Amino acid sequence: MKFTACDLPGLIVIEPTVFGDSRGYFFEAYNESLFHKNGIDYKFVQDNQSRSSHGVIRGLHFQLNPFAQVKLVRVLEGAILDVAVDIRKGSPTFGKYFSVELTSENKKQLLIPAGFAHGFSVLSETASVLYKCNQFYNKESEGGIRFDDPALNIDWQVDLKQAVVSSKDIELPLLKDCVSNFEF
Ligand SMILES: Cc1cn([C@H]2C[C@H](O)[C@@H](COP(=O)(O)OP(=O)(O)O[C@H]3O[C@@H](C)C(=O)[C@@H](O)[C@H]3O)O2)c(=O)[nH]c1=O
Repeated sequence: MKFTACDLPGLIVIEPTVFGDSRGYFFEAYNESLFHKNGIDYKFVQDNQSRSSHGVIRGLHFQLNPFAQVKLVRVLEGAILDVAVDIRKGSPTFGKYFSVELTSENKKQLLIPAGFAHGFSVLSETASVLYKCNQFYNKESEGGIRFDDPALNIDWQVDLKQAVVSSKDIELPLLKDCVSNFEF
């Protein structure tokens, strides 16, 4: 298993060791001991799964304290562009984003600490996404930022004119209009 730190401190890309044979393949997606050795020592308490079709954009989402969440994201079927935006007030990389293609083929995972807004776009015909969270869902603590906030300038790698976005996400504020509430 390979753990790679990203340009935005706290984000880690994880690539498993895959054992292929005539039956197919096997890999460990999560190994508490190996994750702990690499500084990822959270207790994951909730697994979420969603399925979406091409051009869907979910995000950008986060939960505030005391329900701020660490997320460990991977793809079971298809391909997504996974995006994490640094919204830690005072961070030298505040407002910057990192994106990585997570696919069922490359089996990469992205570890996203609290203090990041998370979203993804679906690059394949459909995609099933699974993510572990270290804190429970709490509706009152939910926050979000517009996926097409010009200040973030995220390249979602899908046609934004045809993007499928939830009615909740289309109403989200710009980063500059919600930053004062942030507590992680
Ligand atoms: C996130 C979540 C939603 N729900 C419910 C609320 C709602 O009725 C329904 C769909 O919720 P949403 O529209 O918020 O689902 P979605 O837009 O897929 O939200 C998710 O987006 C990605 C990018 C994330 O990072 C996640 O943390 C989460 O915010 O599921 C739960 O019951 N538990 C949960 O943990």
